[in-house]
Amino acid sequence: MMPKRVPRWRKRLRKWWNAVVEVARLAPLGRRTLVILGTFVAGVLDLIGITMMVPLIMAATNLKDSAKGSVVAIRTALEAVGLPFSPIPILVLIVAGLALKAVVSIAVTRYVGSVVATITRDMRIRLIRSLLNARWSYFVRQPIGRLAFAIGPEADAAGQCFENLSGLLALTLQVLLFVTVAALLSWQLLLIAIIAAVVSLAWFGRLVQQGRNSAKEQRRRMRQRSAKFTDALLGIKPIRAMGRTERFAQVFESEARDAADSARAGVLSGEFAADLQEPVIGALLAIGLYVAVSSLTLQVHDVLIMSLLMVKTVTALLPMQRQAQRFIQSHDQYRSLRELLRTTERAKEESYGGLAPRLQQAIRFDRVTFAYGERPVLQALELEIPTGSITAIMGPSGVGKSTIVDLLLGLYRPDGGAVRIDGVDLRDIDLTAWRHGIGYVPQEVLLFHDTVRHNVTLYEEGIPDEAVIEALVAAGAWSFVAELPEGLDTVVGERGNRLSGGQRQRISIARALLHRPRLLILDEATTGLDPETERAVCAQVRKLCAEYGLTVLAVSHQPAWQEAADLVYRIADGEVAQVAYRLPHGRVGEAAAAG
Ligand SMILES: Nc1ncnc2c1ncn2[C@@H]1O[C@H](COP(=O)(O)OP(=O)(O)OP(=O)(O)O)[C@@H](O)[C@H]1O
Repeated sequence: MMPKRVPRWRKRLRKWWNAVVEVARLAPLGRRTLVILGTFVAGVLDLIGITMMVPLIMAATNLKDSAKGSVVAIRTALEAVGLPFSPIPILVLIVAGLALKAVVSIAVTRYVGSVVATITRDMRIRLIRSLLNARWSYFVRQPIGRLAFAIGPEADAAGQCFENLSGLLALTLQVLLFVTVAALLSWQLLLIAIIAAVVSLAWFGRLVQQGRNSAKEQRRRMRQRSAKFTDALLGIKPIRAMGRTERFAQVFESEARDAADSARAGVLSGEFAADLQEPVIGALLAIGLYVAVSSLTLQVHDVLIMSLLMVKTVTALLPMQRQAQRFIQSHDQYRSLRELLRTTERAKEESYGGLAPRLQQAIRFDRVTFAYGERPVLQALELEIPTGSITAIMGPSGVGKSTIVDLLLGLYRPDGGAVRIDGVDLRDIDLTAWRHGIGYVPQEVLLFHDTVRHNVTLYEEGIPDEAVIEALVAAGAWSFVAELPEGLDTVVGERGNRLSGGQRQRISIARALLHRPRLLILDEATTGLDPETERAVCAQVRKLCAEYGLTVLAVSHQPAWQEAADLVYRIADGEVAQVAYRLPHGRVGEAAAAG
């Protein structure tokens, strides 16, 4: 049997409905109900305000044609509470109704505002947490600008889609209430109103869709641009140093022009549709009203109410459509963020075992094989890092030295073989506890735009200044920090740019030493230091090895580390090619790698 084709309008309707349900569910059921209820009450109060206008005119002009419909109901209600059917009590009621409506509307707006803030905050927290817990291989593939865009404007938009939906709901309820009352007065008019709505939807739907598509495209480009721009700003120094700023400016300029063009086109098509809609619907309803008045027997006050309702309905339709457009646009942004969240949460780092890490003997790479996708890097690598000593790893660029470090940090898992800590596979060890015992200094140091203290403590509270200074002394950094105008409280500038490269590295080493790690990993960490400072850092690290059994793994080409190391591995073609070791009497022995 042929599968039944679903008509386009049904597909669209379903899409709309799904978006509405999805966004409504962002708030808990209780909050949702309150928002709907408040909106409904405000709508009813608004309606009462309008219908009271007619009795007001009746009472003020002493019109006798008031024996039917809404007027009778209001007169009876007034008389029931002992008030005369005269302008003053009616005016008081109108003002009271308006005031009550304002109170309810303000309460709903405030409530929606707090729901929006909560949604945005929760999305942000979820995204940040999931990014921090994501697999390293996933994280390094994400452009920083894209993530910044998601945590910033996209999270805001995600919250706004709830706000837009509530606005849309308020307007829709208002229109529905007006139409219902109009229908009670004359079903013929309701029929005309429905025809007007269908015609308008069909007529303007295409233009609105065009506007939406262009807005979608704009946002997609904005995400890309934001990612590109952030990356360019992060790497601006060589661009400026080599005089390539003009070329860069041109690229961004042409993108900015494209963006402006598509934004203009989007606004034009959307606004054109929206602006035309008001007179068209107005004309249709006016014809309907004319027919109702001329060919049906309607009371004067009913005609008055219907005219008022018509004006209110027509003026509500335009904001309703704008709100709907805003809702769909912010929903698109929400979807993009949700997609990122979903993939990031799916890319959660695999949980390791729960064994407490112990490092008393050695770390062993036991026939470790590793590839990035199809690209093999390590092949049955065998190496041992004894505790309480300095091990250096050397080798040509791209041979896999940083990969060895990443495997040791548990950022990647070996494809074959195992990394063993005192004989226990790292996969069976509690990874967070293992990392807590590591001091890590990367090749590229990026400091935070904050004080020296916070850069060393990484915002951990309750660390005494003495401990921070001790770590700075050990890293050979105290000499220059003490000279800074505000010492530990000196702000180091954006990414630490108020310090020299070597000074940044020393702060980064102090950060790694602060918690007295059991394993210190230095990945080309001292290349920016002058030979004298580097030797001083090596000597300090040696002292720490001797004093409290610190284990050190240094990836370095620097002679200072080769001299300081107890064991030097030279890596080539994914395996250990040569081992050099310090003999007890200080001389160096060498051996070709086994196997
Ligand atoms: N995330 C990654 N995805 C794909 N390939 C990668 C990734 N990281 C590194 N590589 C590749 O793996 C190989 C080893 O990289 P690695 O950074 O470990 O080398 P290295 O010896 O530390 O180099 P260098 O001395 O230049 O820092 C390189 O050829 C590199 O191109």
